Amino acid sequence: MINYYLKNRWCVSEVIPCNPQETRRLDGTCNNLKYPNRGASHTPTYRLLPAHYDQDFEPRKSKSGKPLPLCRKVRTSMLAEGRVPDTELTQLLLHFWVFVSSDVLSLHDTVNYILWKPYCCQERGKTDKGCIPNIIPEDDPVHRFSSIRCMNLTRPWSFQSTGCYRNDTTPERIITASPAYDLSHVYGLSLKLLNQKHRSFKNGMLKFEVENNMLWPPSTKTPVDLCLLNQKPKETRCHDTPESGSNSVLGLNLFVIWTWRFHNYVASELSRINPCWSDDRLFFTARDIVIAYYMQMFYYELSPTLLGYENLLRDGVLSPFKEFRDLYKEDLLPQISIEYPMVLRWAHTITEGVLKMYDAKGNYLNETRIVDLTLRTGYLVENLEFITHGAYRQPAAKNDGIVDPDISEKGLGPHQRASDIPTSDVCKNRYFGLAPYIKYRKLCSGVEYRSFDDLIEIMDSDRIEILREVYEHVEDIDLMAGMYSERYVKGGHVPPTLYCVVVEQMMRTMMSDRHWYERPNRPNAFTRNQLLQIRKASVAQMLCLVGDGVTHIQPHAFSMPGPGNEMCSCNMIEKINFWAWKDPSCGLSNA
Ligand code: HEM
Repeated sequence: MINYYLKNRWCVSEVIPCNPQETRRLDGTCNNLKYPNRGASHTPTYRLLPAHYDQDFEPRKSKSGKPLPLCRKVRTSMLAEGRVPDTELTQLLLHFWVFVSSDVLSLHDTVNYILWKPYCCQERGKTDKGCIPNIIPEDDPVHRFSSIRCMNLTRPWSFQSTGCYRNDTTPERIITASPAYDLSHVYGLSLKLLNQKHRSFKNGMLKFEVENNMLWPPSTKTPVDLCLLNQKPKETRCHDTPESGSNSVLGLNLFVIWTWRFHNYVASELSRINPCWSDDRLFFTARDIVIAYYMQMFYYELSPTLLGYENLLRDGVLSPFKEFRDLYKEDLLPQISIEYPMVLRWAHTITEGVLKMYDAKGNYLNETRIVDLTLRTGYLVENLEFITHGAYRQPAAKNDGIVDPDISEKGLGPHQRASDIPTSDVCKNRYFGLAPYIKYRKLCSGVEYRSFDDLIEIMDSDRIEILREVYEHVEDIDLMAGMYSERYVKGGHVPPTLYCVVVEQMMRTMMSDRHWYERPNRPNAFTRNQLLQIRKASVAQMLCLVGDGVTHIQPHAFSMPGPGNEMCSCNMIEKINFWAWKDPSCGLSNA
Protein backbone atom coordinates (compact mmCIF):
# COMPACT_ATOMS: atom_id res chain seq x y z
CA MET A 1 0.00 0.00 0.00
CA ILE A 2 2.73 2.44 1.01
CA ASN A 3 4.65 1.62 -2.18
CA TYR A 4 1.58 2.25 -4.32
CA TYR A 5 1.12 5.64 -2.66
CA LEU A 6 4.78 6.56 -3.03
CA LYS A 7 4.92 5.39 -6.63
CA ASN A 8 2.19 7.83 -7.50
CA ARG A 9 3.61 10.70 -5.50
CA TRP A 10 7.36 10.17 -5.75
CA CYS A 11 7.96 8.96 -9.29
CA VAL A 12 6.32 11.84 -11.12
CA SER A 13 6.55 15.61 -10.64
CA GLU A 14 3.77 17.67 -12.08
CA VAL A 15 4.71 21.05 -13.49
CA ILE A 16 2.27 23.87 -14.06
CA PRO A 17 3.46 25.78 -17.18
CA CYS A 18 6.24 28.25 -16.35
CA ASN A 19 6.12 32.00 -16.67
CA PRO A 20 9.72 33.27 -17.03
CA GLN A 21 8.82 36.42 -15.05
CA GLU A 22 7.40 34.71 -11.98
CA THR A 23 9.41 34.53 -8.77
CA ARG A 24 10.66 31.39 -7.04
CA ARG A 25 7.99 28.72 -6.75
CA LEU A 26 7.55 26.84 -3.52
CA ASP A 27 7.74 23.46 -5.18
CA GLY A 28 11.01 24.34 -6.95
CA THR A 29 9.68 23.76 -10.47
CA CYS A 30 10.46 26.24 -13.27
CA ASN A 31 13.78 27.22 -11.75
CA ASN A 32 15.35 25.94 -14.94
CA LEU A 33 13.15 27.00 -17.86
CA LYS A 34 14.59 24.37 -20.21
CA TYR A 35 14.03 21.53 -17.73
CA PRO A 36 11.17 22.83 -15.56
CA ASN A 37 10.76 19.74 -13.38
CA ARG A 38 14.43 19.81 -12.34
CA GLY A 39 14.67 21.74 -9.11
CA ALA A 40 11.53 20.03 -7.80
CA SER A 41 11.52 17.58 -4.93
CA HIS A 42 12.03 13.86 -5.68
CA THR A 43 14.46 14.60 -8.50
CA PRO A 44 17.74 12.69 -8.83
CA THR A 45 21.07 13.64 -7.34
CA TYR A 46 24.25 13.63 -9.44
CA ARG A 47 27.49 11.83 -8.72
CA LEU A 48 30.93 13.38 -8.58
CA LEU A 49 32.36 9.92 -9.25
CA PRO A 50 30.72 6.85 -10.79
CA ALA A 51 28.98 4.43 -8.44
CA HIS A 52 31.07 1.67 -6.86
CA TYR A 53 28.95 -1.32 -5.94
CA ASP A 54 29.44 -5.06 -5.76
CA GLN A 55 27.04 -7.47 -7.51
CA ASP A 56 23.32 -6.66 -7.15
CA PHE A 57 24.26 -3.21 -5.91
CA GLU A 58 25.49 -4.54 -2.58
CA PRO A 59 28.37 -2.62 -0.90
CA ARG A 60 31.70 -2.80 -2.68
CA LYS A 61 34.22 -5.37 -1.44
CA SER A 62 37.83 -4.75 -0.48
CA LYS A 63 40.48 -4.99 -3.19
CA SER A 64 41.26 -8.56 -2.13
CA GLY A 65 37.62 -9.56 -2.66
CA LYS A 66 36.86 -9.92 1.06
CA PRO A 67 34.05 -7.86 2.67
CA LEU A 68 35.17 -4.45 3.95
CA PRO A 69 35.66 -4.23 7.74
CA LEU A 70 32.47 -3.80 9.78
CA CYS A 71 31.38 -0.16 9.90
CA ARG A 72 31.32 -0.18 13.70
CA LYS A 73 34.87 -1.53 13.71
CA VAL A 74 35.94 1.33 11.41
CA ARG A 75 34.23 3.91 13.60
CA THR A 76 35.55 2.66 16.95
CA SER A 77 39.06 2.42 15.52
CA MET A 78 39.02 5.87 13.93
CA LEU A 79 37.09 7.77 16.61
CA ALA A 80 37.47 7.23 20.33
CA GLU A 81 34.71 8.43 22.65
CA GLY A 82 35.02 11.46 24.88
CA ARG A 83 34.36 15.15 25.25
CA VAL A 84 36.83 17.85 24.28
CA PRO A 85 35.59 21.39 23.62
CA ASP A 86 36.75 23.40 20.61
CA THR A 87 38.32 26.78 21.32
CA GLU A 88 36.85 28.68 18.38
CA LEU A 89 33.50 27.46 17.03
CA THR A 90 30.17 27.79 18.87
CA GLN A 91 27.22 25.43 19.15
CA LEU A 92 25.26 28.02 17.19
CA LEU A 93 27.41 27.24 14.15
CA LEU A 94 26.41 23.56 14.30
CA HIS A 95 22.75 24.45 14.83
CA PHE A 96 22.83 26.61 11.71
CA TRP A 97 24.81 24.06 9.72
CA VAL A 98 22.29 21.30 10.33
CA PHE A 99 19.49 23.75 9.49
CA VAL A 100 21.07 24.66 6.14
CA SER A 101 21.77 21.00 5.35
CA SER A 102 18.19 20.00 6.07
CA ASP A 103 16.94 22.41 3.39
CA VAL A 104 18.13 20.00 0.69
CA LEU A 105 17.61 16.63 2.42
CA SER A 106 14.87 14.54 3.91
CA LEU A 107 14.13 12.52 6.98
CA HIS A 108 12.43 9.53 5.46
CA ASP A 109 15.45 7.23 5.69
CA THR A 110 15.70 7.87 9.44
CA VAL A 111 11.94 7.66 9.98
CA ASN A 112 12.09 4.35 8.11
CA TYR A 113 14.23 2.65 10.73
CA ILE A 114 12.73 4.40 13.76
CA LEU A 115 9.08 3.87 12.92
CA TRP A 116 8.51 1.54 9.98
CA LYS A 117 11.27 -1.05 10.29
CA PRO A 118 12.42 -1.07 13.91
CA TYR A 119 12.97 -4.84 13.65
CA CYS A 120 16.16 -5.17 11.61
CA CYS A 121 18.06 -6.73 14.52
CA GLN A 122 15.32 -9.32 15.05
CA GLU A 123 14.58 -12.58 13.24
CA ARG A 124 12.21 -10.78 10.89
CA GLY A 125 14.98 -8.45 9.77
CA LYS A 126 17.06 -11.33 8.40
CA THR A 127 14.77 -11.80 5.41
CA ASP A 128 13.90 -8.16 4.79
CA LYS A 129 16.09 -6.73 2.01
CA GLY A 130 15.43 -3.25 3.38
CA CYS A 131 17.30 -4.14 6.59
CA ILE A 132 21.03 -3.44 6.92
CA PRO A 133 21.62 -3.50 10.70
CA ASN A 134 24.99 -2.45 12.07
CA ILE A 135 26.63 -5.56 13.49
CA ILE A 136 28.79 -5.06 16.57
CA PRO A 137 32.10 -6.93 16.66
CA GLU A 138 32.76 -9.29 19.56
CA ASP A 139 35.72 -7.21 20.74
CA ASP A 140 33.81 -3.91 20.61
CA PRO A 141 35.34 -1.47 23.13
CA VAL A 142 31.92 -0.60 24.61
CA HIS A 143 29.52 -3.42 23.82
CA ARG A 144 31.74 -6.35 24.75
CA PHE A 145 30.47 -5.33 28.21
CA SER A 146 26.80 -5.25 27.15
CA SER A 147 24.36 -7.64 25.51
CA ILE A 148 23.95 -5.37 22.47
CA ARG A 149 25.27 -7.07 19.32
CA CYS A 150 23.37 -5.18 16.62
CA MET A 151 22.00 -1.69 15.94
CA ASN A 152 18.91 -1.19 13.83
CA LEU A 153 19.38 0.44 10.39
CA THR A 154 17.63 0.36 7.01
CA ARG A 155 18.80 0.63 3.42
CA PRO A 156 18.32 4.09 1.90
CA TRP A 157 15.29 4.43 -0.34
CA SER A 158 15.90 4.83 -4.02
CA PHE A 159 13.83 5.39 -7.13
CA GLN A 160 14.38 1.67 -7.69
CA SER A 161 13.14 0.48 -4.27
CA THR A 162 10.07 2.71 -4.64
CA GLY A 163 9.28 1.18 -8.01
CA CYS A 164 9.97 4.24 -10.19
CA TYR A 165 12.90 2.65 -12.06
CA ARG A 166 13.82 -0.93 -12.87
CA ASN A 167 15.59 -2.80 -10.10
CA ASP A 168 18.54 -3.75 -12.30
CA THR A 169 19.65 -0.14 -12.72
CA THR A 170 22.08 1.68 -10.39
CA PRO A 171 20.20 2.83 -7.28
CA GLU A 172 19.35 6.54 -7.41
CA ARG A 173 18.73 8.09 -4.04
CA ILE A 174 15.36 9.74 -3.35
CA ILE A 175 15.36 13.06 -1.55
CA THR A 176 12.07 14.74 -0.71
CA ALA A 177 13.39 18.32 -0.42
CA SER A 178 13.94 20.61 -3.39
CA PRO A 179 17.66 20.86 -4.27
CA ALA A 180 17.96 24.69 -4.16
CA TYR A 181 18.48 26.56 -0.90
CA ASP A 182 14.97 27.98 -0.73
CA LEU A 183 13.91 27.37 2.89
CA SER A 184 11.65 24.57 1.73
CA HIS A 185 11.93 23.17 5.28
CA VAL A 186 10.29 26.36 6.58
CA TYR A 187 7.82 27.40 3.86
CA GLY A 188 7.19 23.87 2.57
CA LEU A 189 6.86 22.68 -1.01
CA SER A 190 3.21 23.43 -1.67
CA LEU A 191 1.72 26.89 -2.02
CA LYS A 192 -1.74 25.40 -1.62
CA LEU A 193 -0.86 23.91 1.77
CA LEU A 194 0.91 27.07 2.92
CA ASN A 195 -2.13 29.16 1.98
CA GLN A 196 -4.58 26.77 3.58
CA LYS A 197 -2.78 26.31 6.86
CA HIS A 198 0.03 28.72 7.53
CA ARG A 199 -0.46 32.17 6.08
CA SER A 200 -2.44 34.63 8.17
CA PHE A 201 -3.30 36.77 5.09
CA LYS A 202 -2.68 39.86 7.22
CA ASN A 203 0.30 42.09 6.44
CA GLY A 204 2.20 39.28 4.71
CA MET A 205 2.57 37.36 7.97
CA LEU A 206 2.67 33.66 8.80
CA LYS A 207 0.28 32.44 11.50
CA PHE A 208 1.82 32.28 14.95
CA GLU A 209 0.92 31.37 18.52
CA VAL A 210 2.00 32.84 21.85
CA GLU A 211 3.01 30.57 24.72
CA ASN A 212 5.06 31.43 27.78
CA ASN A 213 5.36 34.98 26.39
CA MET A 214 7.14 33.71 23.28
CA LEU A 215 6.16 33.50 19.62
CA TRP A 216 5.87 30.05 18.02
CA PRO A 217 4.89 28.56 14.69
CA PRO A 218 1.42 26.97 14.76
CA SER A 219 1.17 23.76 16.79
CA THR A 220 -0.55 20.46 16.14
CA LYS A 221 -3.97 20.09 17.69
CA THR A 222 -4.25 16.31 17.50
CA PRO A 223 -3.53 13.98 20.46
CA VAL A 224 -1.02 12.05 18.34
CA ASP A 225 1.82 13.95 16.72
CA LEU A 226 5.44 13.58 15.63
CA CYS A 227 6.90 14.89 18.91
CA LEU A 228 7.26 11.37 20.24
CA LEU A 229 9.59 12.43 23.05
CA ASN A 230 7.42 15.17 24.55
CA GLN A 231 7.05 14.34 28.24
CA LYS A 232 3.29 14.57 28.44
CA PRO A 233 1.22 16.01 30.02
CA LYS A 234 3.76 18.77 30.78
CA GLU A 235 5.25 19.05 27.31
CA THR A 236 2.66 19.32 24.56
CA ARG A 237 3.94 21.75 21.93
CA CYS A 238 4.71 20.26 18.52
CA HIS A 239 5.09 22.39 15.38
CA ASP A 240 2.48 22.08 12.70
CA THR A 241 4.71 23.71 10.08
CA PRO A 242 4.61 22.83 6.37
CA GLU A 243 7.44 20.30 6.87
CA SER A 244 7.08 18.20 10.03
CA GLY A 245 10.88 17.64 10.10
CA SER A 246 11.04 20.98 11.93
CA ASN A 247 10.44 19.02 15.14
CA SER A 248 13.49 16.82 14.63
CA VAL A 249 17.10 17.62 15.62
CA LEU A 250 17.49 20.61 17.91
CA GLY A 251 19.48 22.89 15.58
CA LEU A 252 16.91 22.57 12.83
CA ASN A 253 14.08 23.17 15.28
CA LEU A 254 15.70 26.33 16.71
CA PHE A 255 16.32 27.89 13.31
CA VAL A 256 12.81 27.05 12.08
CA ILE A 257 11.40 28.96 15.07
CA TRP A 258 13.74 31.91 14.55
CA THR A 259 13.18 31.99 10.77
CA TRP A 260 9.39 31.84 11.23
CA ARG A 261 9.58 34.84 13.58
CA PHE A 262 12.04 36.58 11.28
CA HIS A 263 9.64 36.28 8.35
CA ASN A 264 7.00 38.06 10.40
CA TYR A 265 9.45 40.69 11.53
CA VAL A 266 10.43 41.43 7.91
CA ALA A 267 6.78 41.41 6.75
CA SER A 268 5.75 43.82 9.50
CA GLU A 269 8.62 46.20 8.69
CA LEU A 270 7.66 46.14 4.99
CA SER A 271 4.02 46.76 5.79
CA ARG A 272 4.90 49.70 8.08
CA ILE A 273 6.98 51.26 5.29
CA ASN A 274 4.61 50.36 2.44
CA PRO A 275 1.08 50.45 3.89
CA CYS A 276 -0.43 50.30 0.41
CA TRP A 277 1.08 46.87 -0.41
CA SER A 278 -1.24 43.88 -0.58
CA ASP A 279 -0.80 40.91 1.73
CA ASP A 280 0.45 38.87 -1.22
CA ARG A 281 3.12 41.36 -2.15
CA LEU A 282 4.24 41.71 1.46
CA PHE A 283 4.35 37.94 1.93
CA PHE A 284 6.37 37.14 -1.18
CA THR A 285 8.74 40.09 -0.77
CA ALA A 286 9.34 39.05 2.85
CA ARG A 287 10.00 35.45 1.76
CA ASP A 288 12.45 36.63 -0.89
CA ILE A 289 14.30 38.79 1.67
CA VAL A 290 14.38 36.00 4.26
CA ILE A 291 15.81 33.49 1.74
CA ALA A 292 18.44 36.02 0.61
CA TYR A 293 19.33 36.89 4.21
CA TYR A 294 19.71 33.21 5.03
CA MET A 295 21.94 32.58 1.99
CA GLN A 296 24.06 35.59 2.85
CA MET A 297 24.50 34.11 6.35
CA PHE A 298 25.38 30.71 4.88
CA TYR A 299 27.79 31.84 2.17
CA TYR A 300 29.36 34.89 3.80
CA GLU A 301 29.26 34.08 7.52
CA LEU A 302 29.06 30.35 8.28
CA SER A 303 31.16 29.17 5.34
CA PRO A 304 34.15 31.52 5.82
CA THR A 305 34.24 30.53 9.50
CA LEU A 306 34.30 26.84 8.61
CA LEU A 307 36.03 26.66 5.26
CA GLY A 308 38.29 29.73 5.38
CA TYR A 309 37.53 33.14 3.83
CA GLU A 310 40.65 33.28 1.63
CA ASN A 311 40.02 29.76 0.31
CA LEU A 312 36.47 30.65 -0.70
CA LEU A 313 37.58 33.86 -2.39
CA ARG A 314 40.24 31.96 -4.32
CA ASP A 315 37.74 29.33 -5.45
CA GLY A 316 35.12 31.86 -6.55
CA VAL A 317 32.48 30.93 -3.97
CA LEU A 318 32.59 34.39 -2.41
CA SER A 319 32.75 37.70 -4.13
CA PRO A 320 35.16 40.26 -2.61
CA PHE A 321 32.70 42.98 -3.64
CA LYS A 322 29.28 43.85 -2.34
CA GLU A 323 27.84 44.51 -5.79
CA PHE A 324 25.69 42.16 -7.91
CA ARG A 325 27.21 39.14 -9.54
CA ASP A 326 25.72 36.78 -12.05
CA LEU A 327 27.18 33.31 -12.47
CA TYR A 328 23.95 31.70 -13.72
CA LYS A 329 24.35 28.91 -16.30
CA GLU A 330 21.16 27.64 -17.84
CA ASP A 331 22.74 24.32 -18.79
CA LEU A 332 23.57 23.43 -15.21
CA LEU A 333 20.72 21.60 -13.49
CA PRO A 334 19.70 22.51 -9.93
CA GLN A 335 20.72 19.32 -8.13
CA ILE A 336 22.74 18.19 -5.19
CA SER A 337 25.48 15.60 -5.44
CA ILE A 338 25.08 12.29 -3.65
CA GLU A 339 28.42 13.05 -1.98
CA TYR A 340 27.35 16.40 -0.52
CA PRO A 341 25.11 15.18 2.35
CA MET A 342 27.55 12.34 2.86
CA VAL A 343 30.53 14.57 3.64
CA LEU A 344 28.36 16.87 5.79
CA ARG A 345 27.84 13.97 8.16
CA TRP A 346 31.43 14.57 9.25
CA ALA A 347 29.88 17.34 11.39
CA HIS A 348 28.71 14.63 13.80
CA THR A 349 32.32 14.37 15.00
CA ILE A 350 32.31 17.99 16.20
CA THR A 351 28.82 17.85 17.67
CA GLU A 352 28.71 18.26 21.44
CA GLY A 353 26.36 15.86 23.22
CA VAL A 354 25.81 17.95 26.34
CA LEU A 355 23.82 21.11 25.81
CA LYS A 356 24.57 23.89 28.26
CA MET A 357 22.03 26.53 29.17
CA TYR A 358 22.73 30.05 30.37
CA ASP A 359 20.75 33.11 31.40
CA ALA A 360 20.96 36.46 29.58
CA LYS A 361 23.86 37.57 31.81
CA GLY A 362 25.89 34.49 30.97
CA ASN A 363 25.33 32.62 34.24
CA TYR A 364 25.42 28.85 33.75
CA LEU A 365 22.04 27.34 34.68
CA ASN A 366 21.72 23.74 33.66
CA GLU A 367 22.54 21.15 31.03
CA THR A 368 20.80 18.39 29.13
CA ARG A 369 21.55 15.79 26.46
CA ILE A 370 21.08 17.04 22.93
CA VAL A 371 20.12 13.59 21.61
CA ASP A 372 17.13 13.52 23.98
CA LEU A 373 15.67 16.62 22.33
CA THR A 374 14.99 15.18 18.86
CA LEU A 375 11.22 15.19 18.22
CA ARG A 376 10.68 16.95 21.56
CA THR A 377 9.57 20.50 20.76
CA GLY A 378 7.60 20.65 24.03
CA TYR A 379 10.87 20.91 25.98
CA LEU A 380 11.60 24.25 24.33
CA VAL A 381 8.61 26.05 25.84
CA GLU A 382 10.35 26.39 29.22
CA ASN A 383 13.94 26.32 27.97
CA LEU A 384 14.24 28.06 24.60
CA GLU A 385 15.60 31.29 26.06
CA PHE A 386 18.35 29.49 28.01
CA ILE A 387 19.24 27.25 25.08
CA THR A 388 19.53 30.40 22.93
CA HIS A 389 21.95 32.06 25.34
CA GLY A 390 23.93 28.82 25.50
CA ALA A 391 24.13 28.46 21.73
CA TYR A 392 26.50 31.42 21.29
CA ARG A 393 28.38 30.78 24.54
CA GLN A 394 29.07 27.05 24.41
CA PRO A 395 31.83 25.75 22.15
CA ALA A 396 31.35 22.99 19.59
CA ALA A 397 33.33 19.79 20.13
CA LYS A 398 36.92 19.66 18.92
CA ASN A 399 37.93 17.65 15.86
CA ASP A 400 40.53 15.42 17.44
CA GLY A 401 39.67 11.83 16.60
CA ILE A 402 37.22 11.87 19.49
CA VAL A 403 33.43 11.73 19.20
CA ASP A 404 30.88 12.53 21.87
CA PRO A 405 29.62 9.29 23.49
CA ASP A 406 25.99 10.38 23.16
CA ILE A 407 26.39 10.84 19.40
CA SER A 408 28.15 7.51 19.04
CA GLU A 409 26.12 5.34 21.40
CA LYS A 410 22.76 7.07 21.90
CA GLY A 411 22.39 9.07 18.69
CA LEU A 412 18.66 8.61 18.51
CA GLY A 413 18.15 9.23 22.23
CA PRO A 414 15.29 7.11 23.58
CA HIS A 415 14.06 6.37 20.02
CA GLN A 416 16.43 3.41 19.82
CA ARG A 417 18.21 1.54 22.62
CA ALA A 418 21.62 1.96 21.01
CA SER A 419 22.47 3.96 17.93
CA ASP A 420 25.87 5.04 16.64
CA ILE A 421 25.47 7.90 14.15
CA PRO A 422 29.09 7.88 12.83
CA THR A 423 28.91 4.11 12.29
CA SER A 424 25.80 4.67 10.15
CA ASP A 425 27.69 7.45 8.38
CA VAL A 426 30.47 5.03 7.40
CA CYS A 427 27.97 2.40 6.31
CA LYS A 428 25.90 4.81 4.24
CA ASN A 429 29.07 5.55 2.17
CA ARG A 430 28.83 1.96 1.06
CA TYR A 431 25.07 1.78 0.57
CA PHE A 432 25.11 4.93 -1.56
CA GLY A 433 27.80 3.23 -3.65
CA LEU A 434 30.47 5.88 -3.10
CA ALA A 435 33.91 5.41 -4.60
CA PRO A 436 36.92 4.67 -2.34
CA TYR A 437 38.43 7.62 -0.48
CA ILE A 438 41.56 7.79 -2.62
CA LYS A 439 39.47 8.30 -5.78
CA TYR A 440 38.02 11.43 -4.17
CA ARG A 441 41.53 12.57 -3.28
CA LYS A 442 42.46 12.19 -6.95
CA LEU A 443 39.36 14.15 -7.97
CA CYS A 444 40.06 16.93 -5.48
CA SER A 445 43.83 17.28 -5.71
CA GLY A 446 44.89 15.36 -8.82
CA VAL A 447 47.24 13.32 -6.62
CA GLU A 448 47.14 9.55 -6.87
CA TYR A 449 47.80 7.66 -3.62
CA ARG A 450 49.19 4.18 -4.24
CA SER A 451 50.12 3.18 -0.70
CA PHE A 452 49.25 4.07 2.88
CA ASP A 453 52.57 5.93 3.14
CA ASP A 454 51.50 8.33 0.38
CA LEU A 455 48.75 9.62 2.70
CA ILE A 456 51.34 11.48 4.78
CA GLU A 457 50.73 14.45 2.50
CA ILE A 458 47.27 14.91 3.99
CA MET A 459 47.24 13.22 7.42
CA ASP A 460 49.53 12.56 10.37
CA SER A 461 51.39 9.29 10.68
CA ASP A 462 49.41 8.09 13.73
CA ARG A 463 46.19 8.38 11.72
CA ILE A 464 47.77 6.47 8.83
CA GLU A 465 48.74 3.69 11.24
CA ILE A 466 45.12 3.33 12.37
CA LEU A 467 43.91 3.18 8.77
CA ARG A 468 46.55 0.56 8.02
CA GLU A 469 45.28 -1.56 10.91
CA VAL A 470 41.66 -1.32 9.84
CA TYR A 471 41.90 -1.65 6.06
CA GLU A 472 43.91 -4.17 4.02
CA HIS A 473 44.65 -1.84 1.13
CA VAL A 474 44.76 1.94 0.70
CA GLU A 475 42.06 1.61 -1.96
CA ASP A 476 39.69 0.04 0.57
CA ILE A 477 39.43 3.17 2.74
CA ASP A 478 35.92 4.60 2.97
CA LEU A 479 35.48 8.30 2.17
CA MET A 480 34.27 9.04 5.71
CA ALA A 481 37.18 7.19 7.34
CA GLY A 482 39.61 9.17 5.19
CA MET A 483 37.99 12.43 6.23
CA TYR A 484 38.15 11.44 9.92
CA SER A 485 41.92 11.33 9.51
CA GLU A 486 42.78 14.41 7.44
CA ARG A 487 44.46 17.52 8.80
CA TYR A 488 42.32 20.65 8.46
CA VAL A 489 42.39 22.71 5.29
CA LYS A 490 44.64 25.76 5.71
CA GLY A 491 42.69 28.67 7.17
CA GLY A 492 39.58 26.57 7.90
CA HIS A 493 38.10 24.03 10.30
CA VAL A 494 37.28 21.11 7.99
CA PRO A 495 39.10 18.27 6.24
CA PRO A 496 40.22 19.10 2.66
CA THR A 497 38.02 16.42 1.05
CA LEU A 498 34.95 17.84 2.76
CA TYR A 499 36.03 21.30 1.61
CA CYS A 500 36.34 20.08 -1.98
CA VAL A 501 32.91 18.42 -2.13
CA VAL A 502 31.15 21.28 -0.33
CA VAL A 503 32.72 23.97 -2.52
CA GLU A 504 31.75 22.07 -5.66
CA GLN A 505 28.16 22.01 -4.37
CA MET A 506 28.12 25.66 -3.35
CA MET A 507 29.29 26.65 -6.83
CA ARG A 508 26.73 24.39 -8.53
CA THR A 509 23.92 25.70 -6.31
CA MET A 510 24.78 29.31 -7.03
CA MET A 511 25.27 28.78 -10.76
CA SER A 512 22.17 26.67 -11.35
CA ASP A 513 19.69 28.77 -9.35
CA ARG A 514 17.94 31.27 -11.64
CA HIS A 515 16.55 33.02 -8.54
CA TRP A 516 19.93 33.38 -6.81
CA TYR A 517 19.76 36.56 -4.73
CA GLU A 518 22.99 38.14 -6.02
CA ARG A 519 21.73 38.15 -9.63
CA PRO A 520 20.66 41.47 -11.11
CA ASN A 521 18.63 39.78 -13.87
CA ARG A 522 16.39 37.41 -11.95
CA PRO A 523 12.62 38.05 -11.87
CA ASN A 524 11.87 40.77 -9.32
CA ALA A 525 15.60 41.21 -8.56
CA PHE A 526 16.76 43.40 -5.68
CA THR A 527 17.87 46.92 -6.41
CA ARG A 528 21.51 47.67 -5.69
CA ASN A 529 20.58 49.37 -2.41
CA GLN A 530 18.45 46.41 -1.36
CA LEU A 531 21.30 43.98 -2.04
CA LEU A 532 23.60 46.19 0.05
CA GLN A 533 21.15 45.81 2.94
CA ILE A 534 21.10 42.01 2.54
CA ARG A 535 24.92 42.09 2.73
CA LYS A 536 24.54 43.20 6.37
CA ALA A 537 22.98 39.85 7.34
CA SER A 538 24.41 38.17 10.40
CA VAL A 539 23.25 35.55 12.83
CA ALA A 540 23.94 37.99 15.68
CA GLN A 541 21.53 40.48 14.14
CA MET A 542 18.92 37.76 13.62
CA LEU A 543 19.11 36.67 17.27
CA CYS A 544 19.00 40.28 18.47
CA LEU A 545 15.79 40.69 16.47
CA VAL A 546 14.02 37.42 17.19
CA GLY A 547 15.96 35.50 19.87
CA ASP A 548 14.33 35.52 23.31
CA GLY A 549 15.98 37.90 25.72
CA VAL A 550 19.07 38.48 23.55
CA THR A 551 20.34 41.97 24.33
CA HIS A 552 24.09 41.31 24.10
CA ILE A 553 25.97 39.01 21.76
CA GLN A 554 29.35 38.75 20.00
CA PRO A 555 29.23 40.17 16.40
CA HIS A 556 30.53 36.89 14.92
CA ALA A 557 28.31 34.53 16.83
CA PHE A 558 29.50 31.38 15.03
CA SER A 559 32.84 32.01 16.76
CA MET A 560 33.41 32.03 20.52
CA PRO A 561 33.33 35.44 22.20
CA GLY A 562 36.77 36.78 23.10
CA PRO A 563 39.38 39.37 22.08
CA GLY A 564 38.35 40.87 18.74
CA ASN A 565 34.88 39.34 19.06
CA GLU A 566 33.73 40.75 22.38
CA MET A 567 30.10 40.60 23.37
CA CYS A 568 28.41 43.92 22.83
CA SER A 569 24.95 45.44 23.02
CA CYS A 570 22.58 44.56 20.18
CA ASN A 571 22.50 48.30 19.43
CA MET A 572 26.07 47.95 18.16
CA ILE A 573 25.24 45.17 15.67
CA GLU A 574 24.76 46.40 12.12
CA LYS A 575 21.10 46.24 11.02
CA ILE A 576 19.30 45.88 7.72
CA ASN A 577 17.46 49.07 6.72
CA PHE A 578 14.09 48.24 5.23
CA TRP A 579 13.67 51.72 3.76
CA ALA A 580 15.56 50.31 0.79
CA TRP A 581 12.22 48.62 -0.05
CA LYS A 582 10.26 51.88 0.21
CA ASP A 583 7.68 52.13 -2.56
CA PRO A 584 7.15 55.84 -3.36
CA SER A 585 3.66 55.10 -4.64
CA CYS A 586 2.60 54.28 -1.05
CA GLY A 587 3.07 57.92 -0.11
CA LEU A 588 4.92 57.84 3.25
CA SER A 589 8.11 59.81 3.57
CA ASN A 590 11.31 58.33 5.04
CA ALA A 591 10.81 59.31 8.69
C1 HEM B 1 22.05 17.06 17.81
C2 HEM B 1 22.92 16.70 16.96
C3 HEM B 1 22.64 15.74 15.84
C4 HEM B 1 21.92 14.59 15.86
C5 HEM B 1 21.22 13.94 17.05
C6 HEM B 1 21.93 14.07 14.51
C7 HEM B 1 21.33 12.90 14.13
C8 HEM B 1 21.38 12.36 12.87
C9 HEM B 1 20.86 11.08 12.49
C10 HEM B 1 20.17 10.11 13.43
C11 HEM B 1 21.10 10.91 11.17
C12 HEM B 1 20.73 9.71 10.32
C13 HEM B 1 21.89 8.76 10.28
C14 HEM B 1 21.60 7.61 9.39
O1 HEM B 1 20.92 6.72 9.82
O2 HEM B 1 22.05 7.55 8.27
C15 HEM B 1 21.76 12.09 10.70
C16 HEM B 1 22.14 12.31 9.40
C17 HEM B 1 22.70 13.48 8.96
N1 HEM B 1 23.12 14.55 9.74
FE1 HEM B 1 22.95 14.70 11.72
N2 HEM B 1 22.64 14.92 13.71
C18 HEM B 1 23.09 15.95 14.48
C19 HEM B 1 23.86 17.01 14.09
C20 HEM B 1 24.17 17.28 12.77
C21 HEM B 1 24.90 18.44 12.34
C22 HEM B 1 25.44 19.54 13.24
C23 HEM B 1 24.98 18.38 11.00
C24 HEM B 1 25.66 19.44 10.18
C25 HEM B 1 25.85 19.44 8.92
C26 HEM B 1 24.31 17.15 10.58
C27 HEM B 1 24.18 16.70 9.28
C28 HEM B 1 23.63 15.50 8.92
C29 HEM B 1 23.53 15.06 7.55
C30 HEM B 1 23.96 15.84 6.31
C31 HEM B 1 22.95 13.79 7.57
C32 HEM B 1 22.62 12.91 6.37
C33 HEM B 1 21.20 13.13 5.96
C34 HEM B 1 20.86 12.45 4.66
O3 HEM B 1 21.74 11.95 3.97
O4 HEM B 1 19.68 12.43 4.33
N3 HEM B 1 23.84 16.52 11.69
N4 HEM B 1 21.94 12.95 11.76
